[in-house]
Amino acid sequence: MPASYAYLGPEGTFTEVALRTLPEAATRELVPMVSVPAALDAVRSGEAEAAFVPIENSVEGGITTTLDELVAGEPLMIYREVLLSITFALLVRPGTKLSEIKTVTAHPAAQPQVRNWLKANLPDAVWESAASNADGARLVQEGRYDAAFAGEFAAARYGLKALETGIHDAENAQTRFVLVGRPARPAAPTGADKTSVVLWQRDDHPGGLRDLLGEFAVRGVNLMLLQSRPTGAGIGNYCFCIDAEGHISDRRVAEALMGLKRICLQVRFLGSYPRADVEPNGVRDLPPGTSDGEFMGAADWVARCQDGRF
Ligand SMILES: O=C(O)C(=O)Cc1ccccc1
Repeated sequence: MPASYAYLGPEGTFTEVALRTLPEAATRELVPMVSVPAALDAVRSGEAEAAFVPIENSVEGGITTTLDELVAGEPLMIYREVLLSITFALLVRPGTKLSEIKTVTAHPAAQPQVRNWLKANLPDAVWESAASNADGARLVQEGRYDAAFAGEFAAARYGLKALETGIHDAENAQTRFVLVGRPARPAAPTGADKTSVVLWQRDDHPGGLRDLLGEFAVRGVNLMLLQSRPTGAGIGNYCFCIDAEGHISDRRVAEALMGLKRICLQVRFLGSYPRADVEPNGVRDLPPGTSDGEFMGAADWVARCQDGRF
């Protein structure tokens, strides 16, 4: 039996479409799961080799269920990311007219992407969240709701009709998905990589967040995502999910992580993996003094000073 990738199902999710763009998906059994936690648990239990889940969208930011799963529980690691441009179709049972729609459903992350359209076209429709956009389509097929926002491709799978296509409040809305597995050696650097970490502060003090961010800033490491998530220990207690440009084998990133390890209560490494938004080696120029050569040259100079050989 081929190794399997679990993904946020059922069949016909945007997640499935994004997963199928990965060449390695062609050689794996793709197993739809009912939720992001179920997909990630399949990895933790060893049932699946990896899980493919949505993690961020350009309209609302981080997908909190996924971030919270990666922040807590048995550690997992991100190996790949995929970006997908998203527009929605309004799917109904054949024969349903727009004027007959009283209830609509989709994944909660879809709502901010269709809110204006709903207000303009179905202002009185009641919104109910579904486990995924394809699950919403399935529930419409079952007669539980009148309409679902999902990918147009999901219509045929669930015997539905697209009453409207190309629905998107924001131009160029994109969702980011990640392939998550058990911890192992990260893929080799490509020259255009991203490193994800979760940080817990040691204590609450003025400038605490600035201190954490300073570890990246002074080493010329650019940040691509910063999302605070409650730790669950009471109001005001947050950890920080951060995506930084670069690979853990880049000296500037490794040194930033060492700095954070020294000052944080806890640092969880979530992986270094190729960026989906740029070609390998396609990143902008590094700030002066932050290349591997410059870090190594400086370390060498200190060693020579310690030896009295400067
Ligand atoms: O993959 C899906 O269909 C999902 O339900 C997750 C999602 C939600 C909103 C936009 C893209 C993906």
